[in-house]
Parts: sequence; structure tokens; C-alpha cells
Amino acid sequence: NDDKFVDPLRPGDNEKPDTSHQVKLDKFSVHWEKMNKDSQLEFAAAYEELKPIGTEQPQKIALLPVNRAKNRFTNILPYDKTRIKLMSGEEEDEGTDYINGNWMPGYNSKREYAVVQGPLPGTKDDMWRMIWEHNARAIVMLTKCVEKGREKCDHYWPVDTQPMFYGDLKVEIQSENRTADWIITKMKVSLGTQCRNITHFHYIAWPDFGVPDNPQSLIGFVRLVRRSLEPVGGPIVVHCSAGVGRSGTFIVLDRLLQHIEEHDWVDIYNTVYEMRLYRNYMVQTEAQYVCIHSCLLCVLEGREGSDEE
Ligand SMILES: CCc1ccc(NS(=O)(=O)O)cc1
Repeated sequence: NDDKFVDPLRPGDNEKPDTSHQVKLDKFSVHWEKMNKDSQLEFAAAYEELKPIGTEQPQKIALLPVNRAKNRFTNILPYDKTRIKLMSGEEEDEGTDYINGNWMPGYNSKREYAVVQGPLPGTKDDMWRMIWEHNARAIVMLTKCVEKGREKCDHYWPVDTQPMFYGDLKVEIQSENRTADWIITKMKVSLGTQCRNITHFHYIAWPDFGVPDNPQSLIGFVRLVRRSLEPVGGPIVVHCSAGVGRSGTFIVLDRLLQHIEEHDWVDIYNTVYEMRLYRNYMVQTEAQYVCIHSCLLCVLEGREGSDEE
């Protein structure tokens, strides 16, 4: 069928790479000042340029009537070409392989992240199916379940140590460690006699459509997740409510912090550009785009906080 996963080719992919947005690390603070002056004029212009990137791609499967109830927001839909498929879906029953999520390239691999919307009550079994079928061992959650009285994400994992079944999958909480800004939960997921350990990294200090009050806390969380990842396993599952704003911002930061360990330059514009070819609205607000730059400035100036809250 025509919605097989393909890496979206970027216009001019066969030409020499666009280096015009690359910034040397030792010039980043000057770059920041240039983008930030005149009411952040150049931040706004760059972000405006990114808005149409990728949007011409079809979202036919997401729009099938059978999948309508599986989408939290009618305007946040996965592109067909990069959508995550549930492997045990029945070929002939269209929609049975559907989940609102896309593969996302990272610093290390083409499908480093499985970016999904926050599960709905009716899609949490699909979420666990996806986690199991794609051998994910880490889940990064960047929203609270309820924010300002509105449900942003179903509580799709057990509320206590009582094991819960999601479809055929049994999920048990093994341990939980809380700080003011995050909760790390170790879970055991079983299917029959097979079992796996999965870690749930839940950041609870990030208002929707906004940025965290304390960028150092976010940098500390990104570092904590990266440092804690098991060497085994498949993609990192990343979600918020829509799976675009906070999820996109987290992924850009995770990529950048690894990139600057091995390069003397960064290209935030083209990182967001590439991600928007895979999922719509990645880094959903201009404030989040600015926040990425602020976080990197903190890191480069050595002002980041500890992740040992
Ligand atoms: C209107 C759809 C929408 C809702 C929430 C968000 N924010 S989020 O992607 O950070 O969860 C982004 C888009």
C-alpha cells in the first residue's frame, strides 16, 4: 500500500547541504543576541519559515472514519509515510494498525523516537501494543494527565502496585521516584511468559503551549533520560498531549546535547525542519523554539542545573 514508511526526501536532498543556518558554538551567544533583538524579530522570522514544512503530505489513514475516535485533536494527524503502525493489525481490516504517532529520526538512528499523542481511554491498549511490538523500553511523558481542569492524557499506566491488563499485556509498577519536576517509574510489562522492564520518565513541570519556568530543570531531565536509557531495546516513546509541542522541543534538546559533544556547531533551524517532515507542528510555538535556544545558551555558558534534584 502507498503508506509504507519512507524517509521523506527533502527538496534538494541531492545537492550540497544547506549550511546557512549552522552556528559555531563559540559564536552562539552572539547569534542569540542577533535573533533576540528588536522583539525577537529574527526568531519570529525563522519560526514563520518553518510553519509550512512538511504540511503537503497526505494523512489519509488518520482521516479514515474508523480512526476518527483515535485522534485526540482533529488537526494533529500523522503523515501516512512516517506513521507508526501496529504490527498485529489485520491487513484486510483497515484502521486496525492505526495509532496517532510518527517515527522520528534522532542523533543516533532514523527511527530513534516513536512520537505519539497522549493516549485516550480508547487508545491506551493500542499504546501498550505499540510499546511491546516495537520493543520500546523507555516512555517520556511531558504533560500532566489533567492541566487547568482539562484532560490532556489518559492515565494509561497502573495507579498503584496492583497489576493492570491493557489488552493481553500485563503492566506492574516496580518502583517510583519523585522530585518536584519529574517522576521516574520502573514498570514490568509481560505478555504470557515473556517480560520486559520499561522506565516511564514523567516530566510534570511543563505547561501546555508554554515553556518550563526553569530551563535548567528541563535540561537536567533531558540529560537524566539520555543517561538512563538501556543499551538494549527499540525506540524511545515520547508523548505529551498532542505529541507535537513539548515532545518536539524535548527531542530537539536531546539531539542537540548529543550533537555538541561531537561537533563545534549547531543547526537548530534544520533540526526542526527535518522533524517537521515526519510529524506536523513539531515544536509547536515560537516560545518553544526560543526556549530551545535559551536552553542551549545555558548549557554552553555552563549555567545548567543539576539533574540530581
Ligand atoms: C490544538 C492541538 C494541540 C493541543 C496541545 C498541544 N500541545 S502539546 O503538543 O505540547 O501537547 C499542541 C496542539
